[in-house]
Amino acid sequence: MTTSSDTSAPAALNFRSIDFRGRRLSLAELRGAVPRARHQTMADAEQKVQDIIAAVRSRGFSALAELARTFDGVEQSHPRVSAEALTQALAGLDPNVRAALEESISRARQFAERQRPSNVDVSLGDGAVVSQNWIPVGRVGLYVPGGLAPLASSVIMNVVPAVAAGVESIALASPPQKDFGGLPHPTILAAAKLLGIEEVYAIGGAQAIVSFAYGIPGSGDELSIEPVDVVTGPGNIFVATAKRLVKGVVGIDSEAGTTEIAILADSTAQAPLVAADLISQAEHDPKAASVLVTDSTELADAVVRELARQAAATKHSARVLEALSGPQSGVVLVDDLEQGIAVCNAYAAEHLEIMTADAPAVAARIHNAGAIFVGDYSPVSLGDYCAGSNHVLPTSGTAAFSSGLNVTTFLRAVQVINYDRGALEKVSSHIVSLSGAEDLPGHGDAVRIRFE
Ligand SMILES: NC(=O)c1ccc[n+]([C@@H]2O[C@H](COP(=O)([O-])OP(=O)(O)OC[C@H]3O[C@@H](n4cnc5c(N)ncnc54)[C@H](O)[C@@H]3O)[C@@H](O)[C@H]2O)c1
Ligand SMILES: N[C@H](CO)Cc1c[nH]c[nH+]1
Ligand SMILES: [Zn+2]
Repeated sequence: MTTSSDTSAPAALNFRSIDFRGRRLSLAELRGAVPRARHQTMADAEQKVQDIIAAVRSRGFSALAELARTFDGVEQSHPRVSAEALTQALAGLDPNVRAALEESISRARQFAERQRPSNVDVSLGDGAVVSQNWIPVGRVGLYVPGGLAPLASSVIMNVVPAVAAGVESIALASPPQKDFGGLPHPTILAAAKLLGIEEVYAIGGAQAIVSFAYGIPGSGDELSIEPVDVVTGPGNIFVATAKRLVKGVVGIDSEAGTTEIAILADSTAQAPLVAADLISQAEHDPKAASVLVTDSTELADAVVRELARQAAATKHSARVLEALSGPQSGVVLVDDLEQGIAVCNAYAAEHLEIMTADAPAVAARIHNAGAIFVGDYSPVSLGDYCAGSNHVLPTSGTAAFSSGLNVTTFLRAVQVINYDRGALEKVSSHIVSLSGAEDLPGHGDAVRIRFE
């Protein structure tokens, strides 16, 4: 884990420009406005993750120990974190960080508790009732990243909605840290303890997702890991790929992979704020995407100047410059806000900030984004920590069809059918007709027999 300033020499900023002005663009061209390395990089990661799945499924804890040695540089006998380690982590927590975690928890809880959908009972005639009941899954596995940075706030984002949904069994995993005796980062352990989570594992990356999805049998003194119903949480490309590969064995939230920010801004936006927000998310990962969409060349030029100035001075300068200079980042110049909105909807960013005149009106026209941040005083950093919203969000364009983590991620809608004799008799001839039309007469007979 990188905790001090990056030491490698920062590369020069190369924030490229994509000029869409004066062009009529197809949806495919709009979608490809900013290339995502999705297919190539995913294919590479997929092979590695397949190997990890095979190793963990066949050799269980011994494979986990090998992977911890290879990827995390730690020797591990068993990944379960003791109750004592959790208690000690909370006792040693900085009081300011504790106060911040508590504020974040309180806001996340208030929002999550209001998200639970209501059950419905509908009468479709005398004695004919159908209902839809929202029922929590039984057991979940939550992932908290800890490679480049220890994301203690992700403990909150995972745990709070799971608890609000009523999940009874919650397990959490985060990478073992060389500097902390092979345990997950102490702030992550403290956040887990603060939220009452007792089952915590020092497992990182794809192997954590696989351990939760399939479970790991224990033998002798070894504690087993029971399989879960749903795995959630953010992570790097290996975590996101593992979630995609185990989907179907378990439910997942979304492909909450490498961070992305897009900002739709016009000439009224303030370049220093735009640059700071682009850098705030570039800081997560050298592969993070930071994209500015604007109809103002003056703003674009000012933002590039600000990026160079701020990126050179920030702690993780090398990582930030690499992310800003990658093909996944840059400025898209558009004719007007109309085209800008089309680009943003096609791109479907994880985070989309709107910094325009009348930002709420522009935000109302966005239908593809993991989360939308409206105006100068709603930066992504607010949502990352303390807005009350969830920061575990879909990436790689998957925001077009999937949602950020929320209470319904942990619920299933179960429909209940309760008809009495008279109500069934009323529709029995229709059932018989439809079963005949489908050449499934046994279905009709199952109704007819009740009235013979
Ligand atoms: N979309 C979201 O909601 C969201 C939220 C927060 C963070 N993120 C993203 O989460 C990611 C966190 O990544 P991270 O790396 O810092 O931590 P991480 O915990 O996701 O990954 C660290 C683990 O990756 C594994 N790993 C590292 N190199 C590997 C290799 N070559 N092959 C196989 N496995 C390997 C190791 O097991 C290690 O423990 C960032 O990309 C960040 O942008 C996304
Ligand atoms: N921006 C991240 C979501 O992509 C969440 C996060 C956690 N800590 C800081 N930021
Ligand atoms: Zn962040």
